[in-house]
Amino acid sequence: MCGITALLLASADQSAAPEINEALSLLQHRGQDAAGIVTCGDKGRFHQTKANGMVRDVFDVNAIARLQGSMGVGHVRYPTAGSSAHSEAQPFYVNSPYGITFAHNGNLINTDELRRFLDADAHRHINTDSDSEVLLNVFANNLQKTGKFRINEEDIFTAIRDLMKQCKGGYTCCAMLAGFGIIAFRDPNGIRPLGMCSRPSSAAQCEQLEGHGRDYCFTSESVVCDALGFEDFEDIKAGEAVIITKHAVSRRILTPPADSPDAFSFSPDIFEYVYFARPDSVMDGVSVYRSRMAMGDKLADEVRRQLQSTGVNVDVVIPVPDTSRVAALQLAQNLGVPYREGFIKNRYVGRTFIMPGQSVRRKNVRRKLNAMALEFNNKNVLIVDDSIVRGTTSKEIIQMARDAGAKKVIMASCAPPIRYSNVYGIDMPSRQELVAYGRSVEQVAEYIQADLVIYQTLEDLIDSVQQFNPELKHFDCSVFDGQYVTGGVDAEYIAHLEHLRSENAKAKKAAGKIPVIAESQKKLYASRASPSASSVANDDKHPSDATAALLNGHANGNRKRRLTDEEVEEEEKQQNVGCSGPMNGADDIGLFNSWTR
Ligand SMILES: O=P(O)(O)OC[C@H]1O[C@H](OP(=O)(O)OP(=O)(O)O)[C@H](O)[C@@H]1O
Ligand SMILES: NC(=O)CC[C@H](N)C(=O)O
Repeated sequence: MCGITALLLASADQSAAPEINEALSLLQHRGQDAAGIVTCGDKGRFHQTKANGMVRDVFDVNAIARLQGSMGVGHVRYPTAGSSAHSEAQPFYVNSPYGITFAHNGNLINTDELRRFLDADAHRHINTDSDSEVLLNVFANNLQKTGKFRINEEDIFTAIRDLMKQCKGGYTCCAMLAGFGIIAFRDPNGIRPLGMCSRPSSAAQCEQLEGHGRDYCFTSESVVCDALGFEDFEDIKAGEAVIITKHAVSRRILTPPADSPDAFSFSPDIFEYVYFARPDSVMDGVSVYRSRMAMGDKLADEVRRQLQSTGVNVDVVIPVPDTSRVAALQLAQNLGVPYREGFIKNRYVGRTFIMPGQSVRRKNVRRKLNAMALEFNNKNVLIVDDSIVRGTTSKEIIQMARDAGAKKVIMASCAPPIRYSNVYGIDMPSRQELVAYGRSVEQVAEYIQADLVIYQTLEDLIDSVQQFNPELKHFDCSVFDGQYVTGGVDAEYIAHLEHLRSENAKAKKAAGKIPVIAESQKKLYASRASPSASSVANDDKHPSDATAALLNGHANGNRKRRLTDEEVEEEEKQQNVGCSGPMNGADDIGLFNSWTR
């Protein structure tokens, strides 16, 4: 689940990059793999910085200063297609028919078909395995069809309408057209979230501003609006596109009307409320915090029922920080059982679920959480989590609870069993990875070594969200019920995804254990690392200390392990010439992610 944002400031004298950087750090929980910003400065020139790593690692004061211009696009990435390679960090760029940069949250399900079309019919070169690069090129190709030297809003709406007919899956996108403005659109089912907000320009008192005189922001979550002093947050509707220039705001729903037989059902992903979104965000009219409280209330009823029928009593309710806290507190209050923060979280370790690779995720659960023996010893504990996906977290923490002296460990999940692949922007393409796939609830309990596992029902989960906005008639609940709102996801497609996943895993394994750096590559990296090689035209970030340490043979165990686990960097050295367009040719070397340091 990536985070996307775009900003257009009314005053050409103000710089967008500092606030885009701030917005990305507010969206960091949506993607920890890579971050990027592209701004548009004088003469319509783009400036970019993007690399693997957390926002704080990718952007420093100098990088932000180099990102000139009063509008820009930003992205934090959690990969679902392609690899974790830094060449797939976003925003992407194409230089034809116009300068376009593009940030995407979601996942396409007909990427192969689109890729063939772009190659054979549109003659556009796609340089990575990212579905987002494909999406950008479909957009660019549709704009090219106008054949115009300069386009207008109508042309852009037409291009996006066509794109919505061609592209299937979950997608919200922010784009920027050089010298023109920013654009956002949301897929016809509204699976992924996106909103917009505005504020009067702070430059309005001292300058005579042309146009509307307001600053505009697109963002995956409303928390950005609150924190950056914007107002009037509004969700972009399913199938809607919004174009903002210095002079005008134009909006258009591009899909067939609700009463037409071809209408799409508006089906936001319910997993945003369960796990992905920040609790202080409001999505499609529903406070994520309130929905999680309701999940706790509903789960309390289910827990009470199951405890009664099994004759087990619990002494304490303990959340798995962070996401489950809100629901767990509510659940404890409902049951009249003490709530204790038995697991303390290391605040410097990121979200484990969105880390790439199972071994990294497993190690980081232990790094992230520590059990306080006092709260577990000699007690029947009810541990509450927002979801049990691969079972990585539950298995580790149940063992920790037992090591800390718990008598009985009962695990409760605010979400129902996850038994189906996600194809719309969460990295769970393969059912075999899911602990509840092919297992009964009792077998899950046995696998994660719990005395009892209690799941929320799907009906209760839906009700927890829907009660706050009855206009939300449908949700994408595919990971729970295997119903895919876009159609086009059948057994054959899932088998194809699973095959790809296992081929990727094999390829990674075969890529070797020790990272080998050719002499020519060492020279290349060394020259890029030297301050004199600083490429201002490209505005790319330069290799980190971690890179230098690796080159000098000083890489610590973790860094080596990261390289071995992911094998991304080796792939980079073999093949990377960046993504579409010339801007990426000398891109940064994203050799590390911050949680491995
Ligand atoms: O069954 P699993 O595959 O382990 O996935 C589920 C776990 O992953 C998430 O934690 P995460 O550390 O990502 O985020 P959080 O700190 O925001 O709760 C989630 O909150 C669950 O604890
Ligand atoms: N989680 C996402 O939104 C991922 C976006 C895109 N599919 C990628 O892999 O980069």
